[in-house]
Amino acid sequence: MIQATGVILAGGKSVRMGTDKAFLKVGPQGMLEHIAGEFKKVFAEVLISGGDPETGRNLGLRVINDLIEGKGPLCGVHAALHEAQHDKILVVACDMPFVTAKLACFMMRQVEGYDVAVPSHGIYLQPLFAAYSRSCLPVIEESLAANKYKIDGFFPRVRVNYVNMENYCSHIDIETLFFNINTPVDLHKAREMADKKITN
Ligand SMILES: Nc1nc2c(ncn2[C@@H]2O[C@H](COP(=O)(O)OP(=O)(O)OP(=O)(O)O)[C@@H](O)[C@H]2O)c(=O)[nH]1
Ligand SMILES: [Mg+2]
Repeated sequence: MIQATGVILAGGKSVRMGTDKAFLKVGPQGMLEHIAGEFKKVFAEVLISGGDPETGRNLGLRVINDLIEGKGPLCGVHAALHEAQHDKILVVACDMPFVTAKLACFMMRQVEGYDVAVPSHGIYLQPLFAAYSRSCLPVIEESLAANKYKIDGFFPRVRVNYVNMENYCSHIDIETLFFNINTPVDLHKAREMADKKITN
């Protein structure tokens, strides 16, 4: 077990999807349930940040509320850094159905000696599948106090390990690994990707 906290972000309004994304199925399980299962395998503690408290009860996980509500994922990270039993957390969005426990463990190793470890590939960063240390809290609080809610807005002010994923996996895998579902079209695409993965 990694002595760290896995945090599944499940707040927000799912406006683009029109229905709570956490419960949508890609494969046999709802996305939140699937990630919870992966994280329980490796993290000493798993929390759900935001969303329906009933969900957490059903999965046997604690649901924590945002301390600042309705302002997006950075507030989920903020609340999780407050509430986690451990100094380091791995944050994942509940709408990323293809992330794995193995990748989470890899990212936790990358945050040693840093405040943040974030996957990077090409021009992209994946701050919604990244490791954060409690040392980020004061800087995040300053951002929130200044009404700056962009998730990676505080990165220039802390020690960030930008982890080049092209060294870790192939280009195609990267696109699948970090695929996130925002719209009904994305959901359809993800289900096709999942079918392909099974038949491959
Ligand atoms: N704790 C917490 N999580 C959030 C919040 N807003 C979004 N999230 C989560 O952050 C992840 C990324 O969210 P998005 O896909 O950008 O947005 P969303 O709010 O779910 O959907 P839209 O309303 O369509 O933008 C998802 O796992 C959401 O559940 C928030 O205010 N608090
Ligand atoms: Mg999203």
